[in-house]
Amino acid sequence: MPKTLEGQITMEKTPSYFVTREAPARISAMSRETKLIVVVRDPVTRVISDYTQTLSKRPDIPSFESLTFKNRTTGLIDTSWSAIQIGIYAKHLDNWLQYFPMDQILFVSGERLISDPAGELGRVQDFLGLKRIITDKHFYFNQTKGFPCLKKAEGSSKPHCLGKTKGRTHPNINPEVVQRLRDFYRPFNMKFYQMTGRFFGWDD
Ligand SMILES: Nc1ncnc2c1ncn2[C@@H]1O[C@H](COP(=O)(O)OS(=O)(=O)O)[C@@H](OP(=O)(O)O)[C@H]1O
Repeated sequence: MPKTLEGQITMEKTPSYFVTREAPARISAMSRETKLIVVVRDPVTRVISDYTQTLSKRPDIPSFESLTFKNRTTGLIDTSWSAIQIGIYAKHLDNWLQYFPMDQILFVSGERLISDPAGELGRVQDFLGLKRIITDKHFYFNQTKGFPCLKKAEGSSKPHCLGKTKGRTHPNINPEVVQRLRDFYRPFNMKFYQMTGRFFGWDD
């Protein structure tokens, strides 16, 4: 971790921490005051996004369907596939709650981060005890990218969108497979809404 001066906050981003069993104990041993921020999105879209990313690196991987099911006929989901595991947010959160109180953890909605980036970042700034410096006027919607982008990148006067690896087109997945995944995740999502006190709206 880099040294932090008075008035500065050190931030570190590692997506895999949230799903790593040993991470809460290790972070808590370093500092029990650490604030934790996790961006979560609909676990069904997440697993498709995860697959899309792997496919872009290794085009020869098996089909989405064959990775999803342990048994296609019975519809049994292969929970040993890490892409499926990661979306069981309630289970991972349980592990963090052994070491950190809920008020030290902020869950950011991945969907709202796209539809209302300033609103979601407002919550982040409040959580970190910062003045709301980042507001609506920092963003514009880029039609070509299909996502919000920054009007000015830090230290530059030019607009800035996230790179090509963020916001890839997902492959079409058989709607029956999507439905089966929805059914699989629903109870875990309900538990997660209850635990966080926030309704993320993934099960409409
Ligand atoms: N503003 C903006 N621009 C582009 N993309 C955006 C934005 N906000 C959120 N997203 C979503 O971020 C998803 C990629 O982030 P990841 O969590 O996969 O990143 S990381 O690789 O784990 O760091 C990426 O997922 P995919 O759409 O599946 O590529 C985006 O949907």
